[in-house]
Amino acid sequence: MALTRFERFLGRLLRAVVWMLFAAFKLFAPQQRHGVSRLPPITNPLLLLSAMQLARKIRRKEVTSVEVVQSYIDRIQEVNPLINAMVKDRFSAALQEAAQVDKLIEEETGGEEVLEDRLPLLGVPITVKEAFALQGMPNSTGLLTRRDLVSGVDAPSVALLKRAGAIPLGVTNCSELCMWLESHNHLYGITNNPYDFERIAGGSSGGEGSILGAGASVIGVGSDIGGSIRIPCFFNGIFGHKPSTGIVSNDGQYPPASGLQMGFLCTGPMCRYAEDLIPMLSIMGGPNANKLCLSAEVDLKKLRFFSVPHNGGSHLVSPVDAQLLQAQKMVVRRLEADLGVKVQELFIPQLKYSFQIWGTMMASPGKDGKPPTTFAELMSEGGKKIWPVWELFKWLLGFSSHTIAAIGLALVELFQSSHPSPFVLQQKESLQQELEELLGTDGVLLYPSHPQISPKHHHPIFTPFNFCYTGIFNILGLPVTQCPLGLSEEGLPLGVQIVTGKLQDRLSLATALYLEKAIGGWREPGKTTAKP
Ligand SMILES: CCCCCCCC/C=C\CCCCCCCC(N)=O
Repeated sequence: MALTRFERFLGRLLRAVVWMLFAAFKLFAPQQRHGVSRLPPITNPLLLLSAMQLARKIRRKEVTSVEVVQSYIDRIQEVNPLINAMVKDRFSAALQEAAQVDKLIEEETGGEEVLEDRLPLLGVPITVKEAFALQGMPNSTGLLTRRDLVSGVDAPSVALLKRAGAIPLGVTNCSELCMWLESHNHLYGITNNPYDFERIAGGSSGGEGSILGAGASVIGVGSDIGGSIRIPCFFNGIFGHKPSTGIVSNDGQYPPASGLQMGFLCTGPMCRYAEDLIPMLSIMGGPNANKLCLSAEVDLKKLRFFSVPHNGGSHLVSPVDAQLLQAQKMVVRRLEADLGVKVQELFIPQLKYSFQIWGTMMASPGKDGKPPTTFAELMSEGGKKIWPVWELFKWLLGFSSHTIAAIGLALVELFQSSHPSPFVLQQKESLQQELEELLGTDGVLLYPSHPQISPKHHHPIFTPFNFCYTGIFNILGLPVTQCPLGLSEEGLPLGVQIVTGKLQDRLSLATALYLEKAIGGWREPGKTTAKP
């Protein structure tokens, strides 16, 4: 759909203003100094195996769990001072648990199959977003007033992974209250992108994205109500999956969703190797995972593929980067050449209203008529009630314990109408219907993960609506796999979202597995700057 002259003018004007504001902001923002500009290379081959490969080697006694856990601890100690991704570790407990695993394997008489069936992740290290309860670890979600809170139990998704034999190494940073696309808060500081420390790791599960991208973790747990799994996976060049709504329990994470938001929040896996996605999802989903028929074979040649290159040009959102458009086209060419399928390019006009749809639905009351908890209420938890305008004043003077993003969100909320616009609701309904009909049970849609490649630190403050490329699929409840597509000219990760119909997660997961083989998947930071 072509833009009007006025919309094009407005878009250009907005971009010029954003550029000037960002330049002014950078003058005053504190600079980080590391002395080193890239991550040390990975020299330990154990760090280059998938979780499934590691589990197999541990079961077969080709390597001990202690060796694997120690290898990851060494890598975390080497890279974390540069990326600030892990905010609290449990290394000595993890090593003790690994030693118990090795003992159990020594004593097991039932054979490898018994272990594989009962404990598919036995002895494999894992990392967890700090917003999830992990016994003995903090669960502040970046809120200073929650700094002393220590989890007594595990969140159900974490408990299922532990029950499958995974060994948590620690918890990772996130944005304040999990509601921003940069992982920054006043408790733990800011997380860096492992491909370029001056850039963001994404959010809200940015600590997970960064530690995985840096090769310092192999599998992790994230959550996503607007892109918080997919955005950090994209910026850090790894895989992630936002499952169909209602498959993985969201319990045990802070903040809990309320109102309609409960249906938009999804917990899911983040990982470096595509082959780990399905096993992780089957474990995290518990009995619900059966609804996804994840073990059914997928014949990619029989699927219908669609490619939507952009959201139709909303002036609130940046235009899609030319390198991302190219990468998506390259996927189309590979699918057509390798599988003999025809990928249909589409423009879906309702996508232009993605932000308005996300904002309206997020603010809507639940089925019980109760409005969702406000962001300002969440910010006030455990402390004094906060007043957004007063908090902004304090922030300007350097006295606020909240980030400007959180204060900005609380301010925006003040102006939010409690009466949803009928036009926006109608766009949402028609988009939902159109996509459900289009995708059915055999459709796969390619869509940019974000209009920009990982931006510089703090830049999202000036482009806050760009997350709507991911957020729209939370509202629609569709499963999405985030898939890396090599590196840009600047050596930064490229990627794409793979979207399917409800409960058809196995189709996007199978497509990601194929694209990993075809394009190469995760690339070690600092090693190559090759284009896809
Ligand atoms: C200081 C600037 C603040 C301006 C706020 C403008 C409003 C933008 C609205 C929402 C941004 C939410 C970003 C959500 C990112 C992902 C969240 C998630 N947990 O999945």
